[in-house]
Amino acid sequence: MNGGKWVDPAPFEGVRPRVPWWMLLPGRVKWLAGVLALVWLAVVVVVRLVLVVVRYPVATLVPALAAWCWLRFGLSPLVLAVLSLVCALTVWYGLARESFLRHCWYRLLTDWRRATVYVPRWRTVVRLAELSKDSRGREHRPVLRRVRSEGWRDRVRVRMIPAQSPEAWELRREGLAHSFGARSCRVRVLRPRVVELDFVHRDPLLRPLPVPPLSESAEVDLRRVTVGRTESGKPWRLRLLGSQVLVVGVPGAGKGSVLWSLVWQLAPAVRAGMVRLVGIDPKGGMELGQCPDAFDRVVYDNGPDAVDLLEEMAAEVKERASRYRGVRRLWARSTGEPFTVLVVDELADLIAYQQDKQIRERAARAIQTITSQGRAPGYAVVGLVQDPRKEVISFRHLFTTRVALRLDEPQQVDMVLGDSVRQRGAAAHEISENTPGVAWVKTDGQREPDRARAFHVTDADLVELGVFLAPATVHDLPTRPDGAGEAAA
Ligand SMILES: Nc1ncnc2c1ncn2[C@@H]1O[C@H](COP(=O)(O)OP(=O)(O)OP(=O)(O)O)[C@@H](O)[C@H]1O
Repeated sequence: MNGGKWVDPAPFEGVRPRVPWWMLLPGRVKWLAGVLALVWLAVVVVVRLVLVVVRYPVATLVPALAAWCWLRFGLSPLVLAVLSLVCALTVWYGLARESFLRHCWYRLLTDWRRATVYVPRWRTVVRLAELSKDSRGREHRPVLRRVRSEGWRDRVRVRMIPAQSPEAWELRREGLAHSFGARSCRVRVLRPRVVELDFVHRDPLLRPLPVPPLSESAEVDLRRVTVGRTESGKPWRLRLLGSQVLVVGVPGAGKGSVLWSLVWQLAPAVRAGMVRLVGIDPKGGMELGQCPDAFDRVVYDNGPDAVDLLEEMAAEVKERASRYRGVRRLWARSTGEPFTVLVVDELADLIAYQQDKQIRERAARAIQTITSQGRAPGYAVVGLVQDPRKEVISFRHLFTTRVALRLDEPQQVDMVLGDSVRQRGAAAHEISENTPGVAWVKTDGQREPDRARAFHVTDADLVELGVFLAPATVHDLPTRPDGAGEAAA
Protein backbone atom coordinates (compact mmCIF):
# COMPACT_ATOMS: atom_id res chain seq x y z
CA MET A 1 0.00 0.00 0.00
CA ASN A 2 1.31 3.41 -0.85
CA GLY A 3 -0.71 6.31 0.56
CA GLY A 4 -3.75 4.09 0.63
CA LYS A 5 -3.17 2.90 -3.04
CA TRP A 6 -2.31 -0.68 -4.00
CA VAL A 7 0.93 -1.01 -5.94
CA ASP A 8 1.58 -4.32 -7.78
CA PRO A 9 4.81 -6.00 -6.66
CA ALA A 10 7.57 -6.14 -9.31
CA PRO A 11 7.40 -9.40 -11.30
CA PHE A 12 9.90 -12.10 -10.32
CA GLU A 13 12.76 -11.88 -12.83
CA GLY A 14 15.03 -14.65 -11.60
CA VAL A 15 15.85 -17.47 -14.08
CA ARG A 16 14.05 -20.61 -13.12
CA PRO A 17 16.67 -23.39 -12.73
CA ARG A 18 16.52 -25.86 -15.68
CA VAL A 19 16.82 -29.48 -14.75
CA PRO A 20 17.56 -32.09 -17.48
CA TRP A 21 14.45 -34.14 -18.18
CA TRP A 22 16.10 -37.38 -17.17
CA MET A 23 16.79 -35.98 -13.63
CA LEU A 24 13.06 -35.95 -13.15
CA LEU A 25 12.79 -39.66 -13.91
CA PRO A 26 12.30 -41.97 -10.97
CA GLY A 27 15.48 -43.45 -9.52
CA ARG A 28 14.86 -47.02 -10.79
CA VAL A 29 14.32 -45.89 -14.35
CA LYS A 30 17.58 -43.92 -14.17
CA TRP A 31 19.46 -47.03 -13.09
CA LEU A 32 17.92 -49.08 -15.85
CA ALA A 33 18.72 -46.41 -18.45
CA GLY A 34 22.32 -46.23 -17.15
CA VAL A 35 22.78 -49.99 -17.46
CA LEU A 36 21.28 -49.97 -20.96
CA ALA A 37 23.61 -47.12 -22.01
CA LEU A 38 26.64 -49.08 -20.73
CA VAL A 39 25.57 -52.23 -22.56
CA TRP A 40 25.08 -50.19 -25.75
CA LEU A 41 28.56 -48.67 -25.37
CA ALA A 42 30.07 -52.12 -24.86
CA VAL A 43 28.29 -53.43 -27.98
CA VAL A 44 29.56 -50.49 -30.04
CA VAL A 45 33.13 -51.03 -28.82
CA VAL A 46 32.97 -54.78 -29.57
CA VAL A 47 31.48 -54.20 -33.05
CA ARG A 48 34.18 -51.61 -33.79
CA LEU A 49 36.88 -54.00 -32.64
CA VAL A 50 35.45 -56.80 -34.78
CA LEU A 51 35.34 -54.40 -37.73
CA VAL A 52 38.98 -53.46 -37.20
CA VAL A 53 39.92 -57.16 -37.10
CA VAL A 54 37.85 -57.86 -40.23
CA ARG A 55 39.35 -54.89 -42.05
CA TYR A 56 42.93 -55.49 -41.00
CA PRO A 57 43.02 -59.25 -40.32
CA VAL A 58 46.75 -59.77 -40.79
CA ALA A 59 47.87 -56.58 -39.06
CA THR A 60 45.76 -57.29 -35.98
CA LEU A 61 45.67 -61.07 -35.59
CA VAL A 62 49.36 -61.77 -36.19
CA PRO A 63 50.68 -59.27 -33.56
CA ALA A 64 47.93 -60.37 -31.14
CA LEU A 65 48.97 -64.00 -31.59
CA ALA A 66 52.64 -63.03 -31.18
CA ALA A 67 51.89 -61.11 -27.97
CA TRP A 68 49.92 -64.04 -26.55
CA CYS A 69 52.73 -66.44 -27.47
CA TRP A 70 55.28 -64.19 -25.76
CA LEU A 71 53.24 -63.89 -22.58
CA ARG A 72 52.37 -67.57 -22.50
CA PHE A 73 55.68 -69.21 -23.53
CA GLY A 74 58.35 -66.48 -23.35
CA LEU A 75 60.63 -64.85 -25.94
CA SER A 76 62.66 -67.81 -27.28
CA PRO A 77 59.66 -69.88 -28.47
CA LEU A 78 58.28 -66.72 -30.06
CA VAL A 79 61.52 -66.11 -32.03
CA LEU A 80 61.51 -69.79 -33.03
CA ALA A 81 57.89 -69.51 -34.19
CA VAL A 82 58.64 -66.36 -36.22
CA LEU A 83 61.64 -68.04 -37.91
CA SER A 84 59.57 -71.13 -38.71
CA LEU A 85 56.86 -68.91 -40.13
CA VAL A 86 59.35 -67.09 -42.35
CA CYS A 87 60.72 -70.44 -43.58
CA ALA A 88 57.21 -71.76 -44.24
CA LEU A 89 56.30 -68.63 -46.20
CA THR A 90 59.47 -68.85 -48.27
CA VAL A 91 58.73 -72.48 -49.13
CA TRP A 92 55.12 -71.57 -49.94
CA TYR A 93 56.32 -68.78 -52.24
CA GLY A 94 58.75 -71.12 -53.96
CA LEU A 95 56.26 -73.94 -54.48
CA ALA A 96 53.06 -72.06 -55.24
CA ARG A 97 53.75 -68.44 -56.03
CA GLU A 98 50.21 -67.61 -57.18
CA SER A 99 48.57 -69.03 -54.09
CA PHE A 100 51.13 -67.30 -51.81
CA LEU A 101 50.47 -63.96 -53.47
CA ARG A 102 46.69 -64.35 -53.34
CA HIS A 103 46.31 -65.67 -49.81
CA CYS A 104 49.21 -63.99 -48.03
CA TRP A 105 50.98 -61.15 -49.79
CA TYR A 106 47.91 -59.41 -51.25
CA ARG A 107 46.21 -59.58 -47.84
CA LEU A 108 49.14 -57.78 -46.26
CA LEU A 109 49.12 -55.28 -49.09
CA THR A 110 45.37 -54.76 -48.62
CA ASP A 111 45.85 -53.92 -44.93
CA TRP A 112 48.75 -51.64 -45.72
CA ARG A 113 47.02 -49.69 -48.48
CA ARG A 114 43.80 -49.36 -46.53
CA ALA A 115 45.60 -48.05 -43.47
CA THR A 116 48.08 -45.77 -45.25
CA VAL A 117 46.24 -44.59 -48.37
CA TYR A 118 42.48 -44.93 -48.36
CA VAL A 119 41.46 -44.35 -44.73
CA PRO A 120 43.66 -41.26 -44.11
CA ARG A 121 42.80 -39.55 -47.41
CA TRP A 122 39.18 -40.62 -47.86
CA ARG A 123 37.36 -37.82 -46.07
CA THR A 124 39.44 -35.02 -47.62
CA VAL A 125 39.31 -36.45 -51.14
CA VAL A 126 35.53 -37.03 -51.23
CA ARG A 127 34.95 -33.55 -49.82
CA LEU A 128 37.25 -31.84 -52.31
CA ALA A 129 35.84 -33.91 -55.17
CA GLU A 130 32.35 -32.80 -54.08
CA LEU A 131 31.20 -36.34 -53.60
CA SER A 132 29.92 -35.60 -50.10
CA LYS A 133 26.99 -33.25 -49.42
CA ASP A 134 25.82 -31.11 -46.51
CA SER A 135 22.14 -31.13 -45.69
CA ARG A 136 20.61 -29.31 -42.69
CA GLY A 137 23.98 -29.07 -41.04
CA ARG A 138 24.69 -32.78 -41.42
CA GLU A 139 27.38 -34.13 -43.69
CA HIS A 140 26.48 -37.06 -45.92
CA ARG A 141 29.71 -38.79 -46.84
CA PRO A 142 30.23 -41.86 -49.07
CA VAL A 143 31.31 -44.78 -46.91
CA LEU A 144 34.59 -46.53 -47.61
CA ARG A 145 33.80 -50.24 -47.42
CA ARG A 146 35.88 -53.27 -48.39
CA VAL A 147 39.34 -52.77 -49.90
CA ARG A 148 41.07 -55.58 -51.78
CA SER A 149 44.51 -55.22 -53.23
CA GLU A 150 45.50 -57.49 -56.10
CA GLY A 151 48.95 -56.09 -56.77
CA TRP A 152 48.19 -54.44 -60.08
CA ARG A 153 44.97 -52.86 -58.83
CA ASP A 154 43.09 -52.01 -55.62
CA ARG A 155 39.37 -52.72 -55.56
CA VAL A 156 37.68 -50.23 -53.28
CA ARG A 157 34.03 -50.68 -52.48
CA VAL A 158 32.01 -47.56 -51.73
CA ARG A 159 28.51 -47.00 -50.44
CA MET A 160 27.18 -43.91 -52.16
CA ILE A 161 25.17 -41.25 -50.38
CA PRO A 162 21.42 -41.01 -51.09
CA ALA A 163 20.47 -39.45 -54.44
CA GLN A 164 23.98 -40.01 -55.85
CA SER A 165 24.49 -41.79 -59.15
CA PRO A 166 27.51 -43.77 -60.40
CA GLU A 167 27.96 -41.11 -63.09
CA ALA A 168 29.07 -38.68 -60.37
CA TRP A 169 31.99 -41.04 -59.68
CA GLU A 170 32.66 -41.72 -63.35
CA LEU A 171 33.07 -38.00 -63.98
CA ARG A 172 35.71 -37.75 -61.25
CA ARG A 173 37.74 -40.84 -62.16
CA GLU A 174 40.85 -38.92 -63.13
CA GLY A 175 40.88 -36.82 -59.96
CA LEU A 176 40.34 -39.86 -57.77
CA ALA A 177 43.20 -41.74 -59.46
CA HIS A 178 45.61 -38.87 -58.85
CA SER A 179 44.43 -38.39 -55.27
CA PHE A 180 45.02 -42.03 -54.34
CA GLY A 181 48.27 -42.34 -56.29
CA ALA A 182 46.99 -44.68 -59.01
CA ARG A 183 47.53 -44.62 -62.81
CA SER A 184 43.83 -44.75 -63.55
CA CYS A 185 40.51 -45.39 -61.91
CA ARG A 186 37.47 -47.26 -63.18
CA VAL A 187 33.99 -47.40 -61.76
CA ARG A 188 31.84 -50.52 -61.58
CA VAL A 189 28.30 -50.73 -60.25
CA LEU A 190 27.91 -53.73 -57.94
CA ARG A 191 24.37 -53.24 -56.72
CA PRO A 192 22.06 -50.35 -55.85
CA ARG A 193 24.04 -47.68 -53.93
CA VAL A 194 27.28 -49.69 -54.02
CA VAL A 195 30.04 -49.04 -56.56
CA GLU A 196 33.50 -50.51 -56.78
CA LEU A 197 36.44 -48.34 -57.79
CA ASP A 198 39.38 -50.00 -59.49
CA PHE A 199 42.57 -48.09 -58.79
CA VAL A 200 45.02 -49.43 -61.37
CA HIS A 201 48.73 -49.32 -60.51
CA ARG A 202 50.28 -51.25 -63.38
CA ASP A 203 49.29 -53.05 -66.57
CA PRO A 204 49.08 -56.83 -66.14
CA LEU A 205 48.85 -57.29 -69.93
CA LEU A 206 52.30 -55.95 -70.77
CA ARG A 207 53.74 -59.30 -71.82
CA PRO A 208 52.58 -61.03 -75.03
CA LEU A 209 50.68 -64.26 -74.49
CA PRO A 210 51.82 -67.30 -76.41
CA VAL A 211 49.08 -69.41 -77.96
CA PRO A 212 48.19 -72.61 -76.09
CA PRO A 213 48.98 -75.93 -77.77
CA LEU A 214 46.53 -76.93 -80.50
CA SER A 215 43.89 -79.18 -79.09
CA GLU A 216 43.16 -82.53 -80.67
CA SER A 217 39.61 -82.58 -79.35
CA ALA A 218 36.91 -81.15 -81.60
CA GLU A 219 34.81 -80.25 -78.54
CA VAL A 220 34.86 -76.49 -78.92
CA ASP A 221 32.29 -74.50 -76.98
CA LEU A 222 31.13 -71.90 -79.50
CA ARG A 223 29.65 -69.81 -76.70
CA ARG A 224 33.04 -69.35 -75.08
CA VAL A 225 35.96 -69.47 -77.47
CA THR A 226 39.13 -68.47 -75.59
CA VAL A 227 41.14 -65.96 -77.58
CA GLY A 228 43.38 -64.50 -74.87
CA ARG A 229 43.39 -63.40 -71.26
CA THR A 230 41.63 -60.62 -69.43
CA GLU A 231 43.56 -58.32 -67.12
CA SER A 232 42.14 -60.09 -64.08
CA GLY A 233 43.85 -63.26 -65.27
CA LYS A 234 40.73 -65.03 -66.53
CA PRO A 235 40.43 -66.41 -70.06
CA TRP A 236 39.13 -63.91 -72.60
CA ARG A 237 36.20 -65.70 -74.16
CA LEU A 238 34.37 -64.61 -77.29
CA ARG A 239 30.88 -65.79 -77.97
CA LEU A 240 30.31 -66.92 -81.53
CA LEU A 241 27.09 -68.91 -81.25
CA GLY A 242 24.28 -66.36 -81.24
CA SER A 243 26.60 -63.40 -81.57
CA GLN A 244 28.31 -61.25 -84.22
CA VAL A 245 31.77 -59.85 -83.56
CA LEU A 246 33.19 -56.52 -84.69
CA VAL A 247 36.93 -55.93 -84.17
CA VAL A 248 38.15 -52.36 -84.63
CA GLY A 249 41.66 -50.98 -84.37
CA VAL A 250 44.14 -48.71 -86.11
CA PRO A 251 46.75 -50.37 -88.37
CA GLY A 252 49.10 -52.40 -86.20
CA ALA A 253 46.68 -52.57 -83.26
CA GLY A 254 46.59 -56.36 -83.48
CA LYS A 255 43.34 -57.17 -85.30
CA GLY A 256 45.12 -60.08 -86.89
CA SER A 257 45.93 -61.60 -83.49
CA VAL A 258 42.26 -61.57 -82.45
CA LEU A 259 41.30 -63.19 -85.74
CA TRP A 260 44.00 -65.87 -85.69
CA SER A 261 43.48 -66.64 -81.99
CA LEU A 262 39.87 -67.36 -82.87
CA VAL A 263 40.83 -69.53 -85.84
CA TRP A 264 43.47 -71.28 -83.70
CA GLN A 265 40.88 -72.30 -81.12
CA LEU A 266 38.35 -73.31 -83.77
CA ALA A 267 40.91 -75.35 -85.72
CA PRO A 268 40.04 -78.78 -84.20
CA ALA A 269 36.33 -78.16 -84.89
CA VAL A 270 37.16 -76.97 -88.41
CA ARG A 271 39.14 -80.12 -89.01
CA ALA A 272 36.29 -82.25 -87.69
CA GLY A 273 33.82 -80.49 -90.03
CA MET A 274 31.77 -79.02 -87.19
CA VAL A 275 32.77 -75.44 -88.04
CA ARG A 276 33.16 -73.98 -91.51
CA LEU A 277 35.22 -70.83 -92.07
CA VAL A 278 34.51 -68.58 -95.02
CA GLY A 279 36.75 -65.57 -95.63
CA ILE A 280 36.90 -62.36 -97.60
CA ASP A 281 40.15 -60.44 -97.66
CA PRO A 282 39.98 -57.30 -99.78
CA LYS A 283 43.70 -56.68 -99.14
CA GLY A 284 44.51 -59.37 -101.71
CA GLY A 285 45.22 -62.12 -99.20
CA MET A 286 47.69 -60.22 -97.00
CA GLU A 287 45.86 -61.41 -93.89
CA LEU A 288 43.79 -64.53 -94.66
CA GLY A 289 46.31 -65.72 -97.23
CA GLN A 290 48.65 -66.54 -94.32
CA CYS A 291 46.72 -69.74 -93.66
CA PRO A 292 44.35 -70.47 -96.55
CA ASP A 293 43.88 -74.08 -95.42
CA ALA A 294 41.74 -72.84 -92.55
CA PHE A 295 39.04 -71.64 -94.93
CA ASP A 296 36.44 -73.64 -96.73
CA ARG A 297 36.07 -70.78 -99.19
CA VAL A 298 38.03 -67.55 -99.41
CA VAL A 299 38.00 -64.58 -101.77
CA TYR A 300 40.97 -62.19 -101.91
CA ASP A 301 39.09 -59.26 -103.45
CA ASN A 302 36.36 -56.71 -102.77
CA GLY A 303 34.74 -56.99 -106.20
CA PRO A 304 31.96 -59.12 -107.71
CA ASP A 305 33.42 -62.42 -106.43
CA ALA A 306 33.26 -61.22 -102.84
CA VAL A 307 29.72 -59.94 -103.26
CA ASP A 308 28.60 -63.17 -104.93
CA LEU A 309 29.98 -65.10 -101.96
CA LEU A 310 28.19 -62.81 -99.51
CA GLU A 311 24.88 -63.09 -101.35
CA GLU A 312 25.23 -66.85 -101.52
CA MET A 313 25.71 -66.93 -97.76
CA ALA A 314 22.78 -64.57 -97.16
CA ALA A 315 20.60 -66.94 -99.23
CA GLU A 316 21.91 -69.91 -97.18
CA VAL A 317 21.04 -68.06 -93.96
CA LYS A 318 17.48 -67.50 -95.14
CA GLU A 319 17.09 -71.05 -96.37
CA ARG A 320 18.40 -72.56 -93.11
CA ALA A 321 16.28 -70.16 -91.07
CA SER A 322 13.13 -71.23 -92.93
CA ARG A 323 13.98 -74.90 -92.27
CA TYR A 324 14.60 -74.27 -88.55
CA ARG A 325 11.44 -72.20 -88.14
CA GLY A 326 9.17 -73.84 -85.57
CA VAL A 327 11.68 -76.67 -85.05
CA ARG A 328 14.58 -75.08 -83.17
CA ARG A 329 15.48 -71.63 -81.96
CA LEU A 330 19.26 -71.89 -82.14
CA TRP A 331 21.77 -73.90 -84.12
CA ALA A 332 23.04 -76.99 -82.32
CA ARG A 333 25.63 -79.56 -83.17
CA SER A 334 22.90 -82.20 -83.49
CA THR A 335 21.60 -80.54 -86.68
CA GLY A 336 24.53 -82.15 -88.48
CA GLU A 337 25.16 -78.89 -90.34
CA PRO A 338 28.38 -76.96 -89.77
CA PHE A 339 28.42 -73.72 -87.83
CA THR A 340 29.60 -71.09 -90.29
CA VAL A 341 31.92 -68.22 -89.43
CA LEU A 342 32.27 -65.51 -92.06
CA VAL A 343 35.50 -63.57 -91.58
CA VAL A 344 35.71 -60.24 -93.37
CA ASP A 345 39.06 -58.51 -93.08
CA GLU A 346 38.82 -54.75 -93.65
CA LEU A 347 35.05 -54.65 -93.86
CA ALA A 348 35.13 -51.00 -94.93
CA ASP A 349 36.82 -51.92 -98.23
CA LEU A 350 33.74 -53.90 -99.11
CA ILE A 351 30.91 -51.69 -97.96
CA ALA A 352 32.32 -48.14 -97.96
CA TYR A 353 35.47 -47.69 -100.02
CA GLN A 354 34.31 -49.78 -102.99
CA GLN A 355 34.05 -47.55 -106.07
CA ASP A 356 31.13 -49.37 -107.69
CA LYS A 357 28.03 -48.15 -105.90
CA GLN A 358 25.96 -51.15 -106.92
CA ILE A 359 28.50 -53.65 -105.62
CA ARG A 360 28.89 -51.61 -102.43
CA GLU A 361 25.17 -51.65 -101.74
CA ARG A 362 24.78 -55.32 -102.56
CA ALA A 363 27.64 -56.17 -100.18
CA ALA A 364 26.18 -54.05 -97.38
CA ARG A 365 22.73 -55.61 -97.85
CA ALA A 366 24.08 -59.15 -97.80
CA ILE A 367 26.23 -58.56 -94.69
CA GLN A 368 23.31 -56.97 -92.91
CA THR A 369 21.15 -59.99 -93.73
CA ILE A 370 23.77 -62.38 -92.37
CA THR A 371 24.43 -60.36 -89.20
CA SER A 372 20.77 -59.70 -88.43
CA GLN A 373 19.36 -63.15 -89.28
CA GLY A 374 22.35 -65.46 -88.93
CA ARG A 375 22.14 -65.87 -85.17
CA ALA A 376 19.62 -68.73 -85.03
CA PRO A 377 20.70 -70.71 -88.11
CA GLY A 378 24.34 -70.83 -86.96
CA TYR A 379 26.11 -68.07 -88.87
CA ALA A 380 28.50 -65.67 -87.20
CA VAL A 381 30.22 -62.71 -88.79
CA VAL A 382 33.64 -61.61 -87.57
CA GLY A 383 34.26 -58.20 -89.12
CA LEU A 384 37.61 -56.44 -88.85
CA VAL A 385 37.82 -52.75 -89.56
CA GLN A 386 40.13 -49.78 -89.00
CA ASP A 387 37.61 -46.96 -89.25
CA PRO A 388 34.49 -47.23 -87.11
CA ARG A 389 32.69 -44.09 -88.37
CA LYS A 390 28.99 -44.33 -89.10
CA GLU A 391 29.50 -43.54 -92.77
CA VAL A 392 31.74 -46.59 -92.91
CA ILE A 393 29.64 -49.06 -90.92
CA SER A 394 26.13 -47.83 -90.49
CA PHE A 395 24.97 -51.12 -88.93
CA ARG A 396 27.50 -51.36 -86.07
CA HIS A 397 24.64 -52.03 -83.67
CA LEU A 398 24.05 -55.44 -85.31
CA PHE A 399 27.35 -56.66 -83.85
CA THR A 400 26.61 -57.83 -80.34
CA THR A 401 30.25 -58.23 -79.30
CA ARG A 402 32.48 -55.27 -80.00
CA VAL A 403 36.23 -55.29 -79.58
CA ALA A 404 38.06 -51.97 -79.49
CA LEU A 405 41.80 -52.39 -79.95
CA ARG A 406 44.01 -49.30 -79.99
CA LEU A 407 42.15 -46.36 -81.45
CA ASP A 408 43.18 -42.79 -82.27
CA GLU A 409 40.42 -40.71 -80.73
CA PRO A 410 38.05 -40.93 -77.78
CA GLN A 411 35.07 -40.43 -80.12
CA GLN A 412 36.02 -43.63 -81.95
CA VAL A 413 35.81 -45.51 -78.65
CA ASP A 414 32.24 -44.28 -78.18
CA MET A 415 31.41 -45.34 -81.74
CA VAL A 416 32.68 -48.86 -81.20
CA LEU A 417 31.73 -49.62 -77.61
CA GLY A 418 28.70 -47.36 -77.29
CA ASP A 419 27.97 -44.22 -75.34
CA SER A 420 29.23 -43.88 -71.76
CA VAL A 421 31.36 -47.06 -71.84
CA ARG A 422 34.45 -44.85 -72.08
CA GLN A 423 33.34 -43.00 -68.93
CA ARG A 424 33.43 -46.33 -67.12
CA GLY A 425 37.11 -46.64 -67.95
CA ALA A 426 37.26 -48.26 -71.39
CA ALA A 427 39.97 -45.96 -72.71
CA ALA A 428 40.86 -47.77 -75.95
CA HIS A 429 42.43 -44.55 -77.26
CA GLU A 430 44.98 -44.76 -74.44
CA ILE A 431 46.16 -48.30 -75.24
CA SER A 432 49.91 -48.20 -75.78
CA GLU A 433 51.46 -48.81 -79.19
CA ASN A 434 53.76 -51.24 -77.38
CA THR A 435 50.94 -53.59 -76.48
CA PRO A 436 49.32 -54.74 -79.73
CA GLY A 437 46.48 -57.18 -79.15
CA VAL A 438 45.23 -55.34 -76.03
CA ALA A 439 41.56 -54.43 -76.36
CA TRP A 440 38.46 -53.30 -74.57
CA VAL A 441 35.56 -55.67 -75.11
CA LYS A 442 31.89 -54.88 -74.70
CA THR A 443 29.22 -57.51 -75.00
CA ASP A 444 25.56 -56.58 -75.30
CA GLY A 445 23.70 -57.20 -72.07
CA GLN A 446 26.84 -56.85 -69.95
CA ARG A 447 27.24 -53.41 -68.39
CA GLU A 448 30.94 -53.48 -67.69
CA PRO A 449 33.53 -53.64 -70.46
CA ASP A 450 36.51 -56.00 -70.10
CA ARG A 451 40.13 -55.27 -70.86
CA ALA A 452 41.98 -58.18 -72.40
CA ARG A 453 44.86 -59.23 -74.63
CA ALA A 454 44.68 -61.67 -77.51
CA PHE A 455 47.18 -64.49 -77.91
CA HIS A 456 50.17 -63.60 -80.02
CA VAL A 457 49.92 -65.86 -83.06
CA THR A 458 53.33 -65.75 -84.72
CA ASP A 459 54.23 -66.71 -88.29
CA ALA A 460 55.58 -70.02 -86.98
CA ASP A 461 52.22 -70.66 -85.27
CA LEU A 462 50.45 -69.99 -88.55
CA VAL A 463 52.67 -72.55 -90.27
CA GLU A 464 51.77 -75.06 -87.55
CA LEU A 465 48.09 -74.18 -87.99
CA GLY A 466 48.39 -74.70 -91.74
CA VAL A 467 49.94 -78.13 -91.22
CA PHE A 468 47.23 -79.02 -88.68
CA LEU A 469 44.45 -78.07 -91.09
CA ALA A 470 45.98 -79.13 -94.39
CA PRO A 471 43.88 -81.85 -96.00
CA ALA A 472 45.44 -85.19 -95.22
CA THR A 473 46.80 -86.97 -98.27
CA VAL A 474 46.88 -90.74 -98.08
CA HIS A 475 49.79 -92.26 -99.98
CA ASP A 476 49.75 -95.93 -100.88
CA LEU A 477 52.86 -97.67 -99.63
CA PRO A 478 54.77 -99.14 -102.58
CA THR A 479 54.61 -102.91 -102.55
CA ARG A 480 56.81 -105.27 -104.52
CA PRO A 481 54.77 -106.95 -107.21
CA ASP A 482 56.59 -110.24 -106.93
CA GLY A 483 56.20 -110.54 -103.20
CA ALA A 484 59.97 -110.43 -102.74
CA GLY A 485 59.51 -108.45 -99.58
CA GLU A 486 57.60 -111.24 -97.87
CA ALA A 487 60.09 -113.79 -99.09
CA ALA A 488 62.96 -111.79 -97.66
CA ALA A 489 61.12 -111.52 -94.37
N1 LIG B 1 48.44 -60.16 -79.22
C1 LIG B 1 49.64 -59.73 -79.62
N2 LIG B 1 50.68 -59.83 -78.79
C2 LIG B 1 51.91 -59.39 -79.17
N3 LIG B 1 52.16 -58.83 -80.37
C3 LIG B 1 51.16 -58.71 -81.24
C4 LIG B 1 49.85 -59.15 -80.91
N4 LIG B 1 49.05 -58.89 -81.95
C5 LIG B 1 49.81 -58.33 -82.90
N5 LIG B 1 51.08 -58.22 -82.47
C6 LIG B 1 52.19 -57.65 -83.24
O1 LIG B 1 51.80 -56.35 -83.67
C7 LIG B 1 52.09 -56.14 -85.05
C8 LIG B 1 50.83 -55.75 -85.81
O2 LIG B 1 49.87 -56.76 -85.69
P1 LIG B 1 48.70 -57.02 -86.74
O3 LIG B 1 49.27 -57.11 -88.13
O4 LIG B 1 47.91 -58.15 -86.26
O5 LIG B 1 47.89 -55.67 -86.65
P2 LIG B 1 46.62 -55.29 -87.50
O6 LIG B 1 45.75 -54.49 -86.64
O7 LIG B 1 46.01 -56.51 -88.11
O8 LIG B 1 47.25 -54.37 -88.62
P3 LIG B 1 46.69 -54.11 -90.09
O9 LIG B 1 45.40 -53.38 -89.94
O10 LIG B 1 47.77 -53.28 -90.71
O11 LIG B 1 46.53 -55.47 -90.71
C9 LIG B 1 52.71 -57.43 -85.53
O12 LIG B 1 54.11 -57.24 -85.56
C10 LIG B 1 52.38 -58.46 -84.50
O13 LIG B 1 53.44 -59.39 -84.34
